[in-house]
Amino acid sequence: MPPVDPKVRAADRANAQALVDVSRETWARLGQLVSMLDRWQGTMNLVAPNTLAEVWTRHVADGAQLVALAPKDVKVWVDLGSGAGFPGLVVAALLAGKAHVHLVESNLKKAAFLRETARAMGVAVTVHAVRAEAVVGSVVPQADVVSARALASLTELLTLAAPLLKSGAIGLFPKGEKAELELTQASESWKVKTSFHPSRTDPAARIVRIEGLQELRSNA
Ligand SMILES: C[S@@+](CC[C@H](N)C(=O)[O-])C[C@H]1O[C@@H](n2cnc3c(N)ncnc32)[C@H](O)[C@@H]1O
Repeated sequence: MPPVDPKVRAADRANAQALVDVSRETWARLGQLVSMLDRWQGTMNLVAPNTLAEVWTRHVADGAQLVALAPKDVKVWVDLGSGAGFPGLVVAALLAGKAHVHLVESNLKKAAFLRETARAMGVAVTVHAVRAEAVVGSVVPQADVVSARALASLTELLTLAAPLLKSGAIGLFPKGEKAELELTQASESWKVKTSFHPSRTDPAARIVRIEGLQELRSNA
């Protein structure tokens, strides 16, 4: 894959800057994330190669918009299936010094990328290189927010995140065009208070915000 045209990258960065209002220090941290991604993407398929030219809007700004939907006093944030750090590392950059972010990623190479990149960005995170099922509700017993992008259907996400959601965490799940359908399916098993928020980076996408999860029937 040839390197991204610097002009294309600069235009995309400017578009993201218009969407993400953060300090210069936070922007520099996000820049470290993009540099690391460029470096590691050569040897690992961290994000879909055709999204690399728009990494600032498709991945960085897309993750950053979640922070506005979180409680103001968020202290613990858990991101499931973090992949290359979206949205988890972006959130960690925006909330540095305010909240602790747990990144749960079962792929060991991606987990190594997350650790190295967090160090380069200067953000304190905990990377769990295991399946989410092994930490949610046990190693990480409580959280204020749980997020996951492109990990699973809403029904599966609610099941996975249930121990955290039932004890008061807010769920923030970026979803595509099928968000309503996924919610209808999830509502067969779960009673939830849900709100849909338009994505600022993709007109076809929505962020599903979940609170107050209750089980309707046995999900065992
Ligand atoms: C499609 S990628 C999405 C990555 C990232 N959230 C994003 O949107 O760019 C899904 C990621 O979840 C990880 N994964 C899949 N199942 C998992 C599980 N049960 N627990 C933790 N990570 C998981 C995969 O290794 C992969 O990196």
